[in-house]
Amino acid sequence: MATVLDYDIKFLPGVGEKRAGVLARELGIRTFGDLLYYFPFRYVDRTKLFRIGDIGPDAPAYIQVRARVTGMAYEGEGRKRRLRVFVSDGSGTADLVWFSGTKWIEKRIEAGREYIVFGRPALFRGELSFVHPEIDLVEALVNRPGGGLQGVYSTTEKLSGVQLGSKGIYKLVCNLWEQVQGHITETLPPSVVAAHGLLPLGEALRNIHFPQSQELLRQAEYRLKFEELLGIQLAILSRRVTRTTAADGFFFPRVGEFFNGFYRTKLPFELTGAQKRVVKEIRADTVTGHQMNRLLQGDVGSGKTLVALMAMLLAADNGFQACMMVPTEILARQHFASITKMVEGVGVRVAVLTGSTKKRERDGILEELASGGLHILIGTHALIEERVKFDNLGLVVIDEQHRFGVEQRARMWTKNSRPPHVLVMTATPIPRTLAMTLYGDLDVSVIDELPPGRKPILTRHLYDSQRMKLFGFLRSEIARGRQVYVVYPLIKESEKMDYKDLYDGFETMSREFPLPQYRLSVVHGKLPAEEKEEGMRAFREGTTQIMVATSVIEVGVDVPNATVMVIESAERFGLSQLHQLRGRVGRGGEQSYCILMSDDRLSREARARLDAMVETNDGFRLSELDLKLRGAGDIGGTQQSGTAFELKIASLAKDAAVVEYARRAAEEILAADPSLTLPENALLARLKGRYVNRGETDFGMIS
Ligand SMILES: Nc1ncnc2c1ncn2[C@@H]1O[C@H](COP(=O)(O)OP(=O)(O)OP(=O)(O)O)[C@@H](O)[C@H]1O
Repeated sequence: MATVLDYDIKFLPGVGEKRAGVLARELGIRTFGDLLYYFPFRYVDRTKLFRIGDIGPDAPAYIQVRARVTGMAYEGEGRKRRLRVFVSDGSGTADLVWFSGTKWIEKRIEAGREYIVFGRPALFRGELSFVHPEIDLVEALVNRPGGGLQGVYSTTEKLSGVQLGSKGIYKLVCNLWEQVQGHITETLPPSVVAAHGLLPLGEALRNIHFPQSQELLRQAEYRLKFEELLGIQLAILSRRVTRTTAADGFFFPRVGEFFNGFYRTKLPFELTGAQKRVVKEIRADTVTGHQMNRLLQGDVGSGKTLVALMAMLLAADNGFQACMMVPTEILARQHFASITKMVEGVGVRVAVLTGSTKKRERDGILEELASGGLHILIGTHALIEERVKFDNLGLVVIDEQHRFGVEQRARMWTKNSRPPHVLVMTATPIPRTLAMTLYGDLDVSVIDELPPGRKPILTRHLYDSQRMKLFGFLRSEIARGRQVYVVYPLIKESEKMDYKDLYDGFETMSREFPLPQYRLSVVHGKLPAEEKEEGMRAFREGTTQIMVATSVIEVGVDVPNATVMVIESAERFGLSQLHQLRGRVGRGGEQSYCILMSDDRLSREARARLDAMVETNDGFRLSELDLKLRGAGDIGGTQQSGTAFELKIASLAKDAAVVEYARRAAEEILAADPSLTLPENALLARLKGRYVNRGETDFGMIS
């Protein structure tokens, strides 16, 4: 049944065709309901007035003053032309400055009247000014719906001459509220609202846009976050129920010649206790008759890939094919090279498929795959292309899953009528609440032990001025037969600047480490695949001693003889990336080093990151610190983007407690009514439904 919330946004007073287009394209707002659920991202306290004379350098970013206009003047020429309005509140004076829209302001402002001025104060040579502040006549503010806290909304870009600022959106929300306030129906059952002490929906929506007080705002946020997270948890947990009750998992009961051939004759070392435990867990999962959905978490270099290989051999022993999907081409080829070597003589057929595999070779691989002759296929997202058809895919291993989009992963499963077992590997430790949501109903295995004989990597932070010292150290390591990585940041693949750094660096390195004594490989994202592969191969085989690269080598490269990782402009990398890069060394028995190079002018945050790297090798501690330093928003941005769930208000990093409550509530609800068929749970079934479709594709449960 259509309600007022379904009305097209263009019919809202103050919107119209043009603005409706901008709202839809920029903010995804198409209906009244969309706007109602477009929440402010922060609030400013508009009850608090500052006195101009008291405003110093420590003032908050946005403030408001109540002041009388004493005069105005145009200044400057051309693009610098601006309107200055002079105001005073008795304690001091300030300038309000406009560079555009000046005619409109000039008409609105009357000398001698009192205004509330709201904006970002700037102090320049003791003079206070506000550039493009919001201004309202004092009388006009009396009728605001809120209790003084005003929402700040994300704004639109300028599109076809139309731009909506926070204030513009706020006004639209005011108009909207007039229209919808009597029409909001509760979306949670009364029992849930009561049991969790939640604000009714109408009250929550009113207070999220127009908070009557700090306390009501807090309650409104809680109610809306709880509902969102409850919906997600219901979807995830129902999926788990379906998965663990559906009897469509493949059976891998046999441990045969592939697994044993490798384990008994090819494995050059003992598995660590943790590796053995995980192999057992996987074996147990694959004989239950249910689909396995397991997350394998372990620090860099802890031996995850090896465990994955053993799982793939197990699949092959039972007549199934397995594939391993990795984020980069280099990594695919690297895994292919090392796996081929490890299983040499075992009789298992392995191939690699990436975007740049030549047609002839690709056709051959596809044919062998479809006929069932190929056991293991390693590749990038090229694996999910339509034409890649398996004969009987039994196991999918996904490396570093957050780099793949949900859609991409989902397409892997549609290759089968029955869902294959899934093993997801990640070296990035994930805080519990994040894991509970991002990885949904995965069971978690942890490799919490490094292979024996590893020496902790020594990390040093050097400034650019100490470069000669660095070169001396590299020469001595190379003289001892070791190899060295020098990595440059690549923030955006397309940025010319980044490549300039790399090429300048390569030139310097070639000068300092000349032929014939030294040989260098250079690898970056823009190189053709063969050249990349050639550079990697030469380094892997020890023909070159120095690898100059961008962060394309970040994940999974494995050259145990490399003992030094030099990270240039280290301040430009995030903590987890630095830790990943550092993990490229220390993979053999030799003492390894990580050298962080930076400028000596560092922001406080950058310094904290580099200090943390010097202090600890513990990935878990670093990831916790990363969460703190980057703040929740960023984690939300990067990690959530790869998930099925777009959160409107809750933050997985900040709202850990709410995630836990919602999880528990969902567990209780489903324990009593697993398929939400009871009449009193009809609203919950609908809430779950909002998340379930996207959620299902996430882990392939076909219900
Ligand atoms: N039990 C073990 N004993 C000794 N060496 C091992 C053991 N397990 C793995 N290794 C070796 O340690 C190195 C790292 O192993 P692997 O590549 O499997 O780790 P990973 O966890 O996948 O690493 P990353 O996340 O950094 O890619 C490899 O050279 C591998 O051969």
